[in-house]
Amino acid sequence: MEQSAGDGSSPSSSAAPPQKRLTVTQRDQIAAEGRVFGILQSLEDASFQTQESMLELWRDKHIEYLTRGLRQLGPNFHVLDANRPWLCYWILHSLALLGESVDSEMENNVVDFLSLCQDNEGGYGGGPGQLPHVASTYAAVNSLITLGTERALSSINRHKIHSFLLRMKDVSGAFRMHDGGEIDVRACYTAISVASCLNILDQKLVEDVGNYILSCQTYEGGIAGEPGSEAHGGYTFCGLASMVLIGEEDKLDLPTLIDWVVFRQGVECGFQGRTNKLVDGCYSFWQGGALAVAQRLLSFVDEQLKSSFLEGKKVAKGICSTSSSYPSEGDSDLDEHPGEFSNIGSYFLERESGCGSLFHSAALQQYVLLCCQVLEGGFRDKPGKPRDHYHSCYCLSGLSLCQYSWSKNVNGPALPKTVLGPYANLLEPVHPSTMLSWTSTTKSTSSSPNHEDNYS
Ligand SMILES: CC(C)=CCC/C(C)=C/CC/C(C)=C/COP(=O)(O)OP(=O)(O)O
Ligand SMILES: [Zn+2]
Repeated sequence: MEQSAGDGSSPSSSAAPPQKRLTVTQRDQIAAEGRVFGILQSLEDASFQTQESMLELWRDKHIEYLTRGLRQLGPNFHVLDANRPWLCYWILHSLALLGESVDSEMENNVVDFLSLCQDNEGGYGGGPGQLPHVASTYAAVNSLITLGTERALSSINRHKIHSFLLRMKDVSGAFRMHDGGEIDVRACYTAISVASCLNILDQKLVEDVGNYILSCQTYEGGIAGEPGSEAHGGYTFCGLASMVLIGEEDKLDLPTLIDWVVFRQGVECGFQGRTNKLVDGCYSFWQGGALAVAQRLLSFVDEQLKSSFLEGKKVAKGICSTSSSYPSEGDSDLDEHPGEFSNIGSYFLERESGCGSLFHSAALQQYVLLCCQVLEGGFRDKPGKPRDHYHSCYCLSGLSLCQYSWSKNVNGPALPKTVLGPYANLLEPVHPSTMLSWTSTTKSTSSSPNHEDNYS
């Protein structure tokens, strides 16, 4: 509880006056009583200063908690044995959002450890010697890109990852998680995003994956893990981001998807993962991220609304009886740039946001700071649950999205009034590699998988 607002690690921290803080019990009590929404309204009133102190981001405590987690990684670290590349990713990404880098010893340990997880035939397993897995590969590759050093990047065998991903490709066009493993939208996203990041995305990998994802969009508007299942925020982000990366986002029913996600933000201010379930801090990113992507797709949304309106009129007049409102395939970015999969992610990132935040970003920041933040460091799903690195990563990612949600460009600055609490709460923007798993670092230094380069 000794952390001061003026810790010098963040913008304008020196200006923060000493303020009264709530105890953990007081904060949990407020959250449990569902008074967060009331607090939000009271931001307008005279007691704003006191409220603001409750909304402080405990930066140093989070860094301490995260760094300790990373230090524990290594060949003898057996907790969550098949999850270690994920632990690397959650921690490194969280630290990057907090503007914190790791020292070279730690960096070398992570690179060495992930190299031990890399399979001889391509891809990364959940630990040394384990079966290569598409999700572990995503976590390992994103960790190494987050480190961003020559040593980290050159440890990735792009050619072999390409063969591994092709091996994971199913006849349906979707991907499976590992040899003989499950096929779902998560596998499709992790495969497509890794391929996009490493600039190895090609027609063979893309073939029919969009149709599989499309078959997972449900009557509610969100996307399910597999055809016939229930729409879920995690899969909705994965499905939408994948579609953007292959240039087929306009095939989804975007107005219904946005409607579904927007209504997942509850009176508690956080997002739920699916209809009638409890809110949870991690959906700040999965649902908030889907809306942050959708913010840049408003031209397609307009088109789809116009054509469904016109179609509605035709149906009303008995002219047309089909219900499809999708534009024809000929409209997609892919047809305009045949074979240029490598540029699709960057085209998307150049798109300006067509509006402000599509969700209540101040409310979401309140939920994350007040209900998910653990004062000893780290974040949790909700009050009463323990902190963990997964929730720390996605709560911080969601918080950052909120802070930049009114910026027009991906690299645009955060407006001070959109940062809830002290301005020292400002995080680094969520890197495009997490938003869409595309990064300018790898793009600019790597070439196609058929060419010899630093990435083997
Ligand atoms: C890149 C990558 C690996 C993405 C993963 C995306 C993700 C979070 C998928 C959600 C999986 C799921 C059905 C959780 C439901 O858990 P639950 O029933 O415990 O939670 P709920 O009650 O909130 O639905
Ligand atoms: Zn969660």
